Order: sequence, then C-alpha cells, then structure tokens
Amino acid sequence: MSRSPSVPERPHREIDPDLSDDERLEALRGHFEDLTDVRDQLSEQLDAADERRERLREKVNTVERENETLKSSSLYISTVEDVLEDDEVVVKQHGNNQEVLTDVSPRIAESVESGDRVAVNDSFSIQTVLDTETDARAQAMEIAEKPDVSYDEIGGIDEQVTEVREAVEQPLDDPELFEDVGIEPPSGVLLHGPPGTGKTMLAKAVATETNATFIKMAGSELVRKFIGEGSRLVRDLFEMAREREPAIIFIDEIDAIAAKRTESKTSGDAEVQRTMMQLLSEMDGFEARGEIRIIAATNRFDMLDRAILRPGRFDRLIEVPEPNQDGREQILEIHTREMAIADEIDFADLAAETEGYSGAEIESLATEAGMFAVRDDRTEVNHEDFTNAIEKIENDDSSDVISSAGYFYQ
Ligand SMILES: Nc1ncnc2c1ncn2[C@@H]1O[C@H](COP(=O)(O)OP(=O)(O)OP(=O)(O)O)[C@@H](O)[C@H]1O
Repeated sequence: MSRSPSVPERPHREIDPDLSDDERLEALRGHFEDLTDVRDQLSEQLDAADERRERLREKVNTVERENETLKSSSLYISTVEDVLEDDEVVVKQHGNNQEVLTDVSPRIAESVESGDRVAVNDSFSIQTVLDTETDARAQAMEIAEKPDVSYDEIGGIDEQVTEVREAVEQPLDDPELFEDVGIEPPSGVLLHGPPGTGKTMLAKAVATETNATFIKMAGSELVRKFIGEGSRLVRDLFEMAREREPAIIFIDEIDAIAAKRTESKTSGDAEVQRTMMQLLSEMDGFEARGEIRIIAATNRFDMLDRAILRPGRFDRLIEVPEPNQDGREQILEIHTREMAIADEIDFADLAAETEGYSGAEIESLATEAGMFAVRDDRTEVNHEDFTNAIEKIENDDSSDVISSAGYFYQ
C-alpha cells in the first residue's frame, strides 16, 4: 500500500517592524508566494487522493460483483474418486457420472480425501468440501456398520421375528437353498403396525444377526427435508447398499413416499411421485438373491399405493401388532433386565394394567418407574414405583407417552 504524502509545512515568516514600507511589501510578497506554493501542493495531493478513492471504489465494485456471481452461481455435487499428486483430484459428477480430472485450490487441498462429497463450479474447480452437516446423503440416512440389537431384546412378536428371519435372513445366509428349491425369495418385506411396536428393532436385529450394514432412510424426511432430492437420494441409498454388501436397507415411514395418489396435483405431489418411481425402478432392477435385502415399515398401511405391493416389490407383508398381555409381560421383563428391581414385582399384574401400551411406551414406563425410586433415594425399584408411573403417565396430559392421538394405524 502506498504511503500518504506528507502535509507541507505551514510557511511562517517574521516581518521586522523596523523595515521600510518597500521592504515590508517585498517580505509580504515572499510570504504570499510561499502560501501559494503550499496551496498548490495541497491541491495536487487532494487530486491524487480523489483519484485513489475512485480507483478503490472501482475495485470494491468489482469484488462485490464477483461475490454476487459466486453466491448466485449454482455448484454441482461430485464425489472425489482419487486424490493424486500436485493437488490434483479425479471427481465424479453426480447425475451423469462424468469423471473429471481437476485441481484443488491449495486453500482446501489438505482437507480433500477420496470419497468426500464436494461442490464444484462450472469449470469443475472444487469450491468446498461438504461436511456431514451439509451432506444430504449422510443426513438422510442412518448407517450402522454393526447395529447391536439381538432377537432376545424383542418381546411379544415371536411369530413376526420368525417370518422376518425366513424372508430376510435366510436368503442372505443360504441363497443356494432358494436356488435348489427353485424359488425367488421375497423381494421386499413390509412391516406394518402401530408406532413403537418394534419394527425398526426387528430390521436392526436381522442386520446384526447377518453381519450386514444397516442403512435406514426415513420417508417423511425425504419429503420434508430434502425437497427436490428425493429420487437422487433413493438412488444413492441403493448405491450405498451395493458399496457395503451385505446390507439391509430399511425404509421407515414408507407411506410418506408411497401414498395413494390424491386428487390434488401440486408440484409437491409430483416430486413425491418421482421419488416413489425411483424406488420402484430400483426394486424392479434388483437381484432378489443378492446380498441386499429391503425392509420397509409403515403405520399407515391403509394409505399405501398398491403399486408398491406387487410381486417383485414389497411382496411379503408382516403385521406387527400392539403387544398382548403375554407380549407386554415379556417386554417389561426385557426393559427391566438391567434395572435393580424388587422380587415382589408382579409383571403379569403390570401387563394387565398396561393394556394398549406399545413396546416403546412400556420402555418409557420402566424408565419412569426408575425415576420414582431415584426421587425417593432408593436404588431398588419396587412394584409401587411402577403403579405410580402408570398413574403419572395416564394423568399427565402433556405427556405424549401414550400417544394414541397420533395413531392412524387401521
Ligand atoms: N416388541 C418390543 N420389544 C422390546 N422393546 C420394544 C418393542 N417394541 C418397541 N420397543 C422399544 O421401543 C423402542 C422403539 O421401537 P421401534 O423404533 O422399533 O418401533 P417402531 O415400530 O419402528 O416405531 P415407529 O413406527 O414409530 O418407527 C425400541 O428401541 C425398544 O426399546
């Protein structure tokens, strides 16, 4: 940056009072000339400053325009395939799968790794590395390499466990058996039933048992949070499963993307429709004996578009009902396994008191009973803590533990 020019010194001239008139006039003239000089210098400096200000203003305008263009121009999402030497990388564009060799700016070169999702501009230069926050794929899916749910943690739905094991686990574990018999295993399994009855648990338990990666995507989030990205995310979902075989794809709340067509033809509906079409086409092109199994869940079975239930799609329907007396008893026992509970606790009695409770609600009940003991400074939970907890839950209007209001299952 150039230094600002120094301000000229103010001229000063003493005039001797003893001088003659002519001499004084001469001295004053000299002083006047000095002043004029200073004025000229100042005015030159002023012009130079004006010129500099003008140049800076132009610079600011250009930067502002560049900034605007950067902000408004769309960036494309790509995946880094390979990081080479000299800050070069190979990226693959989503959508058209085009592979491009491009440079990474030294500013972010350190943080780019193979497998990263990045945003590139028109000339494929990487602008940013998408972190997990901005990475829709990571946000939309829950991935567990090793889910940790075993069948003995699921109570009251033994029949459903057996059915799911036959339809999902066996084709993964023993595909030859199906080949020998000459049948195709079911393509997709649809679990339907009220909320909190163990559908997600069941899917996770199969993944645990078969050492498969568990990849979950929630239909409602696809529709609410990832507007416009639904079909791409469905494609990504299957791609991710193929990358991580064996894998269990679990689509929760499938009704959000596979509901019967409504009268209204809003653009939102069209988008949901596209997402469903993508799901159907992924399933249709699927090798049923492969290492990927698909489980979907819904508590709005009545709303489903029948197209997804056709053979080759979700062709095995398994109802997961609310637990009965025995089921509730088993679930209570499961959720109190790790608790210090008194011998006197009568599970059959508590099961009778909790008619209409789902598995998730029974789990909350156990926690609430434990809270009563904590409040009382006791380490052992007794029968009364449970009955108090039931009373509290049922009286507590604000509690959504017993959430029959939001319950649409038919
Ligand atoms: N049958 C069950 N046995 C033991 N625990 C259960 C059972 N059902 C539900 N739970 C408990 O409730 C929690 C929630 O259950 P889960 O998420 O599997 O229900 P869901 O049927 O998938 O519900 P939603 O339809 O709301 O997604 C589980 O983590 C588990 O602790």
